[in-house]
Amino acid sequence: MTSATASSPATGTGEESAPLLPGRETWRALYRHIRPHRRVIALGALLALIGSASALAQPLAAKALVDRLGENGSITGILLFLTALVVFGTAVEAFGSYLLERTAESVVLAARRSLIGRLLRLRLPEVERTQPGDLMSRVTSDTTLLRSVTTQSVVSAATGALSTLATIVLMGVMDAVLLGVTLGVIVVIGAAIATVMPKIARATKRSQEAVGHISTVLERAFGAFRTVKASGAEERETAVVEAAAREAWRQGVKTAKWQSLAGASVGLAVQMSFLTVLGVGGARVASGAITVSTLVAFLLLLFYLIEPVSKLVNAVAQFQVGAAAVARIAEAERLETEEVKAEGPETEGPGTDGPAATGALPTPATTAPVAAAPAPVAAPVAATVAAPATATATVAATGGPTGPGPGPGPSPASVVFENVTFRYREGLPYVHHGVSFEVPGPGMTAFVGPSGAGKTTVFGLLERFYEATGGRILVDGRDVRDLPLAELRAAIGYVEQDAPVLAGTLRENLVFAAPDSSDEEIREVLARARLDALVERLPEGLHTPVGHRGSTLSGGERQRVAIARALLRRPRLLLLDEATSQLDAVNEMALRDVVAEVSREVTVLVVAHRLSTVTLADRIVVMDAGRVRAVGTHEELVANDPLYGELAATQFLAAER
Ligand SMILES: Nc1ncnc2c1ncn2[C@@H]1O[C@H](COP(=O)(O)OP(=O)(O)OP(=O)(O)O)[C@@H](O)[C@H]1O
Repeated sequence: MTSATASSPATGTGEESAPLLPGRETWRALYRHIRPHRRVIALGALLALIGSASALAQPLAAKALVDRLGENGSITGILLFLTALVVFGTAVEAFGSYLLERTAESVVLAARRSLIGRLLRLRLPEVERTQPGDLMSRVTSDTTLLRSVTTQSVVSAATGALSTLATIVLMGVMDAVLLGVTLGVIVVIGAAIATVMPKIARATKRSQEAVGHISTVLERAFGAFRTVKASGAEERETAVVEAAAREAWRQGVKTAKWQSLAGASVGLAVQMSFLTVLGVGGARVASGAITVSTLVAFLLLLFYLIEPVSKLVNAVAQFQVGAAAVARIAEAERLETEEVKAEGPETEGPGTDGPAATGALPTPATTAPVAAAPAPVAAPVAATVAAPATATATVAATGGPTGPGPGPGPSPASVVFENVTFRYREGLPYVHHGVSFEVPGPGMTAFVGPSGAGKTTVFGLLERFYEATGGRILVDGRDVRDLPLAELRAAIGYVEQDAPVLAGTLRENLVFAAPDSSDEEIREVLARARLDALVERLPEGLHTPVGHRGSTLSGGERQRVAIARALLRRPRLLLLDEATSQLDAVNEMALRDVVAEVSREVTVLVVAHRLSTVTLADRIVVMDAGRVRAVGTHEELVANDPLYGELAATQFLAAER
């Protein structure tokens, strides 16, 4: 988000623009889009040719008709034939053009599907490097630029080249010298056109970047709409969007300028050739080298050349526009994605669900009892504090505990961090400097520590949103890197600190992580999360839309929806990033009871900001500056760890250092 603010309103695009692909790569990238449709495109081209051929036959038929009239013969037959020819020609052309337009839409759809299939699988660090609004504009706007380049201009280029070649051959047959003169002039002006072409690609790319920037700024503004208003930033944000829109206009006008210049140059080339041929041809007629009729025929051919050459030049200009689009699409395609399911077709429609969404909870092949887990490298202070809750450790081994929802649930997960080091990106400081702790399941483990200590990062690493730089993270004794992502995440319920709620109905939000939940399960979870009263109050109950990012819900309600959503997933490991101040006292107490209850059967990790949560925990991990400085119960830590004592004294609130 912040980098968008840094972008310059003057240019409209703050991000540095990646270069266009080299010509051959552009062609290859374009061809990749065309390849699956090459037969249909060839058929479209053939139909276009047949259409033009039948149009050419019309004057011949008309001539026959006039001749027949002169001979006083019957014209009915020819009239019928002429009518049939017109209808046939038009129908063939219309069908050919429909085929091409349809294929063009298919090319756009395929490009969009392939991008969409990647975007939601992008790795988190990649998304953090980019602007979501700009990525969206690549899916919506850039792909549309592929529409004409991949079909119409390919056909134009092919038919234009064919006709040009045929005309040139004919010209050569008539007089090689005049052809040489013509080609000389055309080459000079063609070279001028060639220098203009890359400018079209550059201007188009800048224009598309500006369009991307419009989406970025709007996305940013709508994402924090209240803040924008409260900060009185409407005008400033509008100015930034307007600047980007103006930049898109400026670049669009530039493209138009270069395109019309190229188009006009075709006419100029022919006119100049005409004059030159007239001069040279006149001299050749005078010297007797060629006849007058040859010169006239040559000049006619020269004018005939305008159309196919224009087609060619337009096709090349379109290719430049396509080059800008494929460069931006290729940039998005280069972003790293998470591993895709082995059996997965790229995208099989909007409803494709990962195994995580099937509602079936994966049970680990072996539920490693904590005792069997490798001994962690203890942090210096942690070693001095007795690890509590060893009694609960055996629960994991007994098997058969029930999940938070109805029916039997799978066993709780165990978590081990072994000397984990981590930084968000190369060049950034380390956030974890060898974090080690061991959490047997079930039970509640609270993470406390000053702001920025690296607590939330523990959750990000467990979900494998990021890969640890060093050390090992084990879930159920297995390295998370060896677990299929979908399996790992299916076992985890995650409640983020800002409890995101998505646009849609309340029900859609609740079942987001477990789409197959039954009404009974939903009802039960609603009651546990103290949301039943809210549902009764809402006009359409569970089917009430909650607005963009759940803006029609209160902060506390959003928090409870997020918790209910995580519980419906029936996780074996619940990650709860406690909000600092969202819930009122009554709801807070109620939810604390729910979490405590859940933690009897499930491994619960809480980034805790409230003393009341911490006192319920079976064990507390105290983090400071990317290290675990102590592990213990509340009483043990109050007695042994000064930082904890200090935090506890301030109720953990405002724990800034
Ligand atoms: N996506 C990210 N990219 C780069 N740096 C990050 C990112 N997320 C967090 N950080 C940095 O990593 C450090 C640890 O962040 P983390 O969110 O784990 O802290 P925390 O202990 O949970 O803090 P808090 O109690 O305030 O939520 C912070 O200095 C933060 O600025």
